Amino acid sequence: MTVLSHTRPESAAGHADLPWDRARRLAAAATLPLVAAEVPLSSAHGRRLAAALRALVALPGADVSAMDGYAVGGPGPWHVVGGVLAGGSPFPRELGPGEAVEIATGAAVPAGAVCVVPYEKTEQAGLLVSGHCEPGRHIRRRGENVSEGEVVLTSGALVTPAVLGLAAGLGHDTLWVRPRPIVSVLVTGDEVVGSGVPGAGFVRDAVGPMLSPLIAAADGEALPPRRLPDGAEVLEAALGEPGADVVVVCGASSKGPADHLRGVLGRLGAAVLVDGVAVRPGHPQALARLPGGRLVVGLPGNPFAALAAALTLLLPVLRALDGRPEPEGELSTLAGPVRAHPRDTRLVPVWRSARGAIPVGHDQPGSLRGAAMADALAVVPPGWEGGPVELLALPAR
Ligand SMILES: Nc1nc2c(c(=O)[nH]1)N[C@H]1C(S)=C(S)[C@@H](COP(=O)(O)OP(=O)(O)OC[C@H]3O[C@@H](n4cnc5c(N)ncnc54)[C@H](O)[C@@H]3O)O[C@H]1N2
Ligand code: MOO
Repeated sequence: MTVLSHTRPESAAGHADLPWDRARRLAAAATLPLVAAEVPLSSAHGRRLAAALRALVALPGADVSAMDGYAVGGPGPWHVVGGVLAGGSPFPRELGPGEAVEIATGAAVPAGAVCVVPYEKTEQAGLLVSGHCEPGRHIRRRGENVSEGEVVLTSGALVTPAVLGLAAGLGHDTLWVRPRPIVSVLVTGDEVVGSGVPGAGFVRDAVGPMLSPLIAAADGEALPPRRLPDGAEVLEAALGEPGADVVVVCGASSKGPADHLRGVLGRLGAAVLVDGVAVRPGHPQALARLPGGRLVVGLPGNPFAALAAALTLLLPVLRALDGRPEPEGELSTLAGPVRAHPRDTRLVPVWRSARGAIPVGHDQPGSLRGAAMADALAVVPPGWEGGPVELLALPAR
């Protein structure tokens, strides 16, 4: 619900909106990572490692053949004196000069073998084999890919399908990972409807459908958005409900005496970390910590302002809960006219191209039209007069 206020940028409480970058840094530092859990490999996909991944075995675990053929001792021709298969018994003694052992890919190469000659590079006459042996050729040495105890991935790495395969190959059955932060989304406003074409005086909820995938793209798990009517009591009750690490409240974000979100946060004894940001759009955003530790992110009701605020406060909070550092800022020139604001940072929808970031327009706070055409928001600092700007990627899915 909008609260009429003529006090921007200085609020009724007498404080100025925070500079945008400071607000983002406060959000990134607002919480410790969630407590890690040890889960089976099958449950770890898509999570972040909470501890370095170490090799429990060397890879390969022994000197093994890289080809099907003959492991040979010294220069040829060689007498075939046995055979070894992957998973079978190793050859029981050292291979002497002039001796060969028929060998399968992956089988342990006998001691004394100088190289492996693939079948197709040999000539065979009964048990006599000849061919050219290049010392060391086609033998994968123990630990040549990974040595035992080596750290192959550091804490914070995303567990991809390849990481699961690597972890299994290195002998792991479980991994220590961070749980997905659970995010509850409360969409407030008597005028907001959840489906269909809105009647006169109503608007269709544009924020709930946007936030769930945005949160998923940031490794969070969004509970189904809940629509709440305007009113302090219902908001207070919803904020007090357990089950989420972060509660996002959309709407009711403006400052002032009739502001439900701030009033409710005060009654709940929350510590307010961010109370208004010098950014356009999205200035009435807020971040607070409830006494139990749960974080509350307040997003403005205007949908593009809500998206800009989510990128400013919500995504850094989700990264912090996941134990991930803030990403390196991507810089780009702007390939189109953009006017800076004298005091506020502007977040401008752009499309990244070889020429630079092209402003796509349609960037009014109440409309997602520009953001839907864009793949990033350009961060245009107050008083900017040209030069590269930071880009905040808009998750594609
Ligand atoms: N006197 C002042 N008035 C306003 C100021 C100000 O500084 N002084 N700031 C403006 C800005 S900027 C914003 S943003 C809004 C924020 O207000 P609220 O967070 O309380 O949001 P509402 O008033 O409920 O809604 C604003 C606007 O967005 C529409 N809306 C709300 N929720 C949704 C939704 N889920 N999906 C689509 N559209 C939504 C709502 O109908 C309003 O049109 O305050 C300004 N006013
Ligand atoms: O947050 Mo408002 O413009 O900045 O929509």
